Amino acid sequence: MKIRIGTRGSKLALWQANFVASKLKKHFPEIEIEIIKIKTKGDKILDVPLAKIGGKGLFVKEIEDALLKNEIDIAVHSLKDVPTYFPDGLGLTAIMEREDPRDAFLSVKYNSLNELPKGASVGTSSLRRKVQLKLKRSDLNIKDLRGNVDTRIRKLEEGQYDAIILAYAGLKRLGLENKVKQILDIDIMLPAVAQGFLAIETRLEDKKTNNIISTLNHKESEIRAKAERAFLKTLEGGCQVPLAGYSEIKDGKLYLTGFISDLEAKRVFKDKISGNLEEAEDLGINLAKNLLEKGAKEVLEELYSEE
Ligand SMILES: NCc1[nH]cc(CCC(=O)O)c1CC(=O)O
Repeated sequence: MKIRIGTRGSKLALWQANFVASKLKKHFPEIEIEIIKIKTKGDKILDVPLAKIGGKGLFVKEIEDALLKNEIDIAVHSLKDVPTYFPDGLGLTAIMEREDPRDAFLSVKYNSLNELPKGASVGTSSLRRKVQLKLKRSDLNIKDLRGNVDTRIRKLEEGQYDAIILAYAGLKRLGLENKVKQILDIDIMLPAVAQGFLAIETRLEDKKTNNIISTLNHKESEIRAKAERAFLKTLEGGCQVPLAGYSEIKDGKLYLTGFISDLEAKRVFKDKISGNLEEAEDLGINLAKNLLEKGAKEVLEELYSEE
């Protein structure tokens, strides 16, 4: 049997595809594996903040098309980039064990966010990171920054920014932890929904492949991803919204925190919910509804009407 893995061509995406390939080779040595690189819209448009390009699934659509056309058998994604709706016939067959979900602070000169001088420039294009930075340090000059991980670090080291914020998970996978000056606390920088999870998408009718791929599923991670993505789905959030959602399992219970704000970080809504693991999806839905009732509804309507 052969499994064709579809992936974006970035260093991080290839690392992730190879990571899945090595797990498969270890558990199923008889399987032949091929890695097929696919360029997505998100890889082609590099100079525009994602929030301005619009649309969902910028890093995913072309890979899903390849699955549907039977050009690949599985797609390895960062779950953070995967929309909550799937084309007919496709779905997630495995959520792998979560990597550290926190964001990382990188700087050449400064050791922490607090150490940055007044008015220092920080690079990020994520609205979620922008508003949470503003809440902590309203004096900072937050500037757009796009490109893959290497490009962003190069721009920092060239002196275009005093600091940048990146997902710690991606840096760890690429062996770039040594570039990190501070890992930001969940309390000040709530992670993106599903940050740190790898997910594997397949054709739902492909039982043979799915039997193999489902062995890579990590149950706790699946439950956490389910809660966070139900939260996201209820809010119909995309990159145009400063939105964060993060779950944890402690002593057999699921704890979920959600965050939504306007672009100015003036109307900020944050709330928590907890319950049993079996209720993961309902917890996500209910937390979203609570935030909407508190006033996030108006903020979302304004953000969507600006598109
Ligand atoms: N937005 C792009 C993206 N999608 C997934 C990761 C890596 C972390 C992960 O797997 O969640 C990154 C880079 C980043 O945000 O710094």
